[in-house]
Amino acid sequence: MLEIRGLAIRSPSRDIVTELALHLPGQGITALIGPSGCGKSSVLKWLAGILPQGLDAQGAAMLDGEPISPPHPAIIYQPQNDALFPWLTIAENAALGLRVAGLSARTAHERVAPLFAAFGLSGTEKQFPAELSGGMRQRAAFLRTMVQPGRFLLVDEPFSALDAVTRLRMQDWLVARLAEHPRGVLLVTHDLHEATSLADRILVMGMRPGRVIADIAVPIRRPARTETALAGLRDTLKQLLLQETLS
Ligand SMILES: Nc1ncnc2c1ncn2[C@@H]1O[C@H](COP(=O)(O)OP(=O)(O)OP(=O)(O)O)[C@@H](O)[C@H]1O
Repeated sequence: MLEIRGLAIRSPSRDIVTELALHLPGQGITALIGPSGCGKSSVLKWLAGILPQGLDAQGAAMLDGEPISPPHPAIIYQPQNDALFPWLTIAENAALGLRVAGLSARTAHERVAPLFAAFGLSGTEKQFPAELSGGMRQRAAFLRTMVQPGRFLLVDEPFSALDAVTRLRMQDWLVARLAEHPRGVLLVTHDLHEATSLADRILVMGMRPGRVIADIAVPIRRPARTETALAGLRDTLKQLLLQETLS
C-alpha cells in the first residue's frame, strides 16, 4: 500500500493542495479526477519526487506503513506530456526506464521489442519522436512506463491524445496486463467514461485548495460495466465536479 498523509503544496502566491490524504492499494486502478488546476498533477509529481521549483511541499509518503522519501524505485511516473527524449529513437526511449534501472541496452531492448505491435508502434523503432504523431508518442511513453518493474504506477492522462478506438484498445491492454501482473495504478483522467469503466475506486479532488472530497468504490464488476449500469455513478461524479467548479 502506498499512502500520502497530510500533504500541503504551496506556490509563492497560494495554497494549491492542503491536508490531502490518499491511499493506493497494491492492486487495481484508482482514478483521480477533479477540475482543471485543482492540483492532480502536482500531487503525482510530489509522489514521484519531481515537484517543480517554485512549489513547496510538506507531507508524508508511506510505503507498506514505512515512511519513504520520493523518488522511490517502487513508484513509476508518467507525466502528462510524453516526455520522450527527442535525440533518442522510439526504441531507445521505450527502453529508457529499464536502462536507468540498470539493464543492459540489449536486455532492455529485448523486453520492449515484443510490445511494439500491441501498442501499434511496429516500424517506429528506429524513428525519432518528432517523426511520430502525438498519439504514437503517447503510446511510446506508456510502453516505457508499463515495462518498468515498479509496484505502483502514477499515470497522468496517459490516453488523452489517443483516438477513441486506440484509447479503448490501450485501456483493455492495461486491464489485461494488470490481471496478469497486479500492480497499483493511480490514473489521472478528465474522462468520466474512462474513470468509471477502468477504475476500482474513484477519488474526486476539489479545488482552492485541492483536497480529496470523495472516495467512491465502483461497485460493478468490469464485465457488467455497461453504459446503463454506470450512468448513475457518472451523474454523481458530474454533480460533484460541477459543485466544485461553481463554488
Ligand atoms: N511550478 C509552478 N509554480 C507555480 N504554480 C504552479 C506550478 N505548477 C503548477 N502550479 C499551479 O498549481 C495549480 C495546480 O496545477 P496542476 O497542474 O497540479 O493541476 P491539475 O489538476 O493537474 O490541472 P489539469 O487538470 O489542468 O492538468 C495550478 O493553479 C497551477 O497554476
